[in-house]
Amino acid sequence: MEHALEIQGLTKRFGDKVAVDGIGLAVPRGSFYGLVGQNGAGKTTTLAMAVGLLRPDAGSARIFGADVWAEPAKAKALVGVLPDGLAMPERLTGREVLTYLGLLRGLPRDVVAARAEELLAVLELDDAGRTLVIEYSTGMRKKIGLATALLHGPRLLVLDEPFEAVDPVSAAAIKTMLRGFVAAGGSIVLSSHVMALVEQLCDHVAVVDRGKVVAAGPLDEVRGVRSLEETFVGLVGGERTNNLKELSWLSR
Ligand SMILES: Nc1ncnc2c1ncn2[C@@H]1O[C@H](COP(=O)(O)OP(=O)(O)OP(=O)(O)O)[C@@H](O)[C@H]1O
Repeated sequence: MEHALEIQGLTKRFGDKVAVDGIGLAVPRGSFYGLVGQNGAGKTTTLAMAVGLLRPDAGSARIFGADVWAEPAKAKALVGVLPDGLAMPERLTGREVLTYLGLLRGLPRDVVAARAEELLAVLELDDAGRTLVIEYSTGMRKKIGLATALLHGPRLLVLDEPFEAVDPVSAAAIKTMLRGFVAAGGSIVLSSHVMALVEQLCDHVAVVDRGKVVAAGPLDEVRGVRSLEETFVGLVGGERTNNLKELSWLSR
């Protein structure tokens, strides 16, 4: 049976810098998959290549068997994406953004209107539906981005740092929604720096370090008897933990 997302040998260089170095991942259908790694490890670049937003130097990505580069229309119909630094039409309201993108996706106008209403309510963006995106806070931008990812009813969600800058009440609503999505048969890949969040939500995890996957699989197998945070620090190195000594001028 094909995977929700399968990537093989993905590689990306920026000048001399190898940002992603032959990453492979297999995301089982129905799984909630967490991608963790330090700043600059290559998570955003990997996810952008996996969904067809950034062309890899080498490697391939398939969404439910559809090659992201050879069959983009087929692959992209199956996936909802919350990219890093999503560019939005700033002079539209939240509801107008959803309407515009829903119609671009080919959804009937009444379906778009009904779904937009539901998404704005679930994400507690009711007022924001009438507010221009340019006036949104960072967290509100994340939430409207999530709504655009969900609008066409994808089978796979790929979310880059979906909880960054989101308040705890909204985060709880989003978690419930994402859990419901997986319970209903959907698959999710998300990246995060927050180990506790990944442990709470995900059943699979991959640890990325310097452009490579250093551990991947079911959460319980990757972390063993330790917490994910301990496992993570053990895998990617935590040697500079006592650097206050180096910043002696900060001592009182
Ligand atoms: N457009 C770009 N041009 C040059 N270098 C880039 C570009 N995008 C990413 N990089 C570099 O590639 C590496 C991986 O970056 P990436 O954003 O994928 O990491 P990340 O794991 O998502 O980091 P973070 O957790 O901080 O978001 C970094 O060294 C980054 O500086």
